[in-house]
Amino acid sequence: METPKESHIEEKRSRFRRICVYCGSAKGRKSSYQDAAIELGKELVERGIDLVYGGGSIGLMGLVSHAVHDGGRHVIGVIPKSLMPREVTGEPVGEVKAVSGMHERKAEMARYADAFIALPGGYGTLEELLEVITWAQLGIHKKPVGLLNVDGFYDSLLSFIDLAVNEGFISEEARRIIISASSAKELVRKLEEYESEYKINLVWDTEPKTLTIAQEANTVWVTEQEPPTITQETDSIWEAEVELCSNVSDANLVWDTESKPLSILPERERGIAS
Ligand SMILES: C/C(=C\CNc1ncnc2c1ncn2[C@@H]1O[C@H](COP(=O)(O)O)[C@@H](O)[C@H]1O)CO
Repeated sequence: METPKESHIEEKRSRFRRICVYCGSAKGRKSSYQDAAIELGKELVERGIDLVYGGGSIGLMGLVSHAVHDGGRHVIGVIPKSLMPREVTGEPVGEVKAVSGMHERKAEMARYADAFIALPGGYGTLEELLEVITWAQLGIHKKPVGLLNVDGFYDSLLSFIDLAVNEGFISEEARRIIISASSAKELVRKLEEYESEYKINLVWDTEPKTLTIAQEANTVWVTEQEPPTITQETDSIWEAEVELCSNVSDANLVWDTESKPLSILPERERGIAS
């Protein structure tokens, strides 16, 4: 028979494998911002969710990444080579992925994640947040986007967005992309329940590209004739050069390996059955 403790654990299991957190490279003036970063890290650990973030150990980025790493979950930091010197971003924890610049970094962070959360931050955080909201609006992804509105930090941004809705620049449907809450627990719970309203299934990348393959499921649909070659392998991720199909019936290859279970993460973005 199930004990109350077991049912509690069951309740906490997440639909997300990894969440991308955007947050300040500074700690902010109020201790509540720092507390919220640690609380979010602990909430991810409690739900068995790994972290992807901008790398480094400075500001709120350091607090959230240490909380997740110390709790025993996997942390991926995606850092442009120019920000890699320790004196710029501090000593990162977990796995570090070096990229060539800020554009590649944002694309990589988004690719690894199943959902996004923004803690308080500055220009960098706002830019990252608004980009994934825009990508959701365009149907590039269907992943939930959450705003951790610590102590009303984002109230004025949300008011401005509501103004843009009233003035006819943002649709009501697009406004609902943003999920906000004042605590990590409530926010993650809301993200778990989120269903994208967007029906657009545009295929944005037609060129073959490197895709992240996670050890989750055991079927991959690709246009290749042969199984893709693994180009890189880390503790948690394989990468391979493949061209995705937007439809299972277009696939030349259904790659089903028992010894190395694989699935391509962007499949959900492209409406490929899983
Ligand atoms: C150049 C200096 C600091 C930059 N350090 C950063 N290290 C890692 N990641 C960063 C850094 N600056 C911006 N980011 C990314 O943007 C977000 C934080 O930016 P914000 O402006 O502080 O909100 C964060 O999510 C990172 O992905 C020395 O001044």
